[in-house]
Amino acid sequence: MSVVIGSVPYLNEKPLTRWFTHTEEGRASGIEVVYAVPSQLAVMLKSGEIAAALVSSFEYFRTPGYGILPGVSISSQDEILAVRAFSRLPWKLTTSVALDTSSLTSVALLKILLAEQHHIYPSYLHHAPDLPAMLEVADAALLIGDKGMLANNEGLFTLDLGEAWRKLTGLPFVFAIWLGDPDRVTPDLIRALKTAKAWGLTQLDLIAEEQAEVLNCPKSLCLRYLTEIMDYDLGEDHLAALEEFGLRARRVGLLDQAPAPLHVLSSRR
Ligand SMILES: C=C(O[C@@H]1C=C(C(=O)O)C=C[C@H]1O)C(=O)O
Repeated sequence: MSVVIGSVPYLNEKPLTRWFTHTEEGRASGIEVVYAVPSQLAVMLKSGEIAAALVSSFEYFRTPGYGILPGVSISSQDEILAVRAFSRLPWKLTTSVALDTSSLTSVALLKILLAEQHHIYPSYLHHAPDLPAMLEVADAALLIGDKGMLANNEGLFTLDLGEAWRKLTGLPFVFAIWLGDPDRVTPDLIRALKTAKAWGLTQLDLIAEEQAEVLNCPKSLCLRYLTEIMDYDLGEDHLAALEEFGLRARRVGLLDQAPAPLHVLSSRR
């Protein structure tokens, strides 16, 4: 029987799941990947429709009981390029922000950054990711994924959330991790995801070429994003960053309880 897992429909995840469709071993793994925006993946994971998902890291703190699959993430060491907030006004004068309905993590991260770095508490509303439409109903807008990377920010004050987090904390930022019900995540699945990542990282040039065509953007931009911006690891500093994210989310009132300790699953069960 095949295992169904979910991932995001963005350029950044391509190196992590391409193995399942583009290699014989991957196709024979019995693992099928379905795609949905992060907020939708969180719903699918919670309902049990999928066994694991490469989903917003914030979901780990929001919904108790998940395990973190080791070794893989979507992170940045500094600038993230795709997760950006755009304001028509200087940040200190910004009073309303439209948030991309696809996102959970970056929504929380932006609220932390505006409170703790810019000391502003604007009103927030949720909106489909469409920059001009968002800026018609709010002073500022948050976008993630390919739309965030490709948005035209001419004349707008732009905040790169990865860069801002690095400035605030000195840490990398973990946007997405593989989460799953510990009872349904098998060592085989963990191993397959690590294999997929290792293989995917050998395909970056090809992925950049293909996706530049799909996204109608320069290949050099896709390649820079995949090779210089994206950090796919989940090491000690990433886990420390996740803990810090949970603590700050709690501090600014985004969590009802203290963040759960990180439960990283082992591939050796
Ligand atoms: C860096 C990114 O990470 C994403 C951001 C997420 C979020 O904000 O909830 C979730 C998954 C990742 O795809 C991005 O897609 O731009």
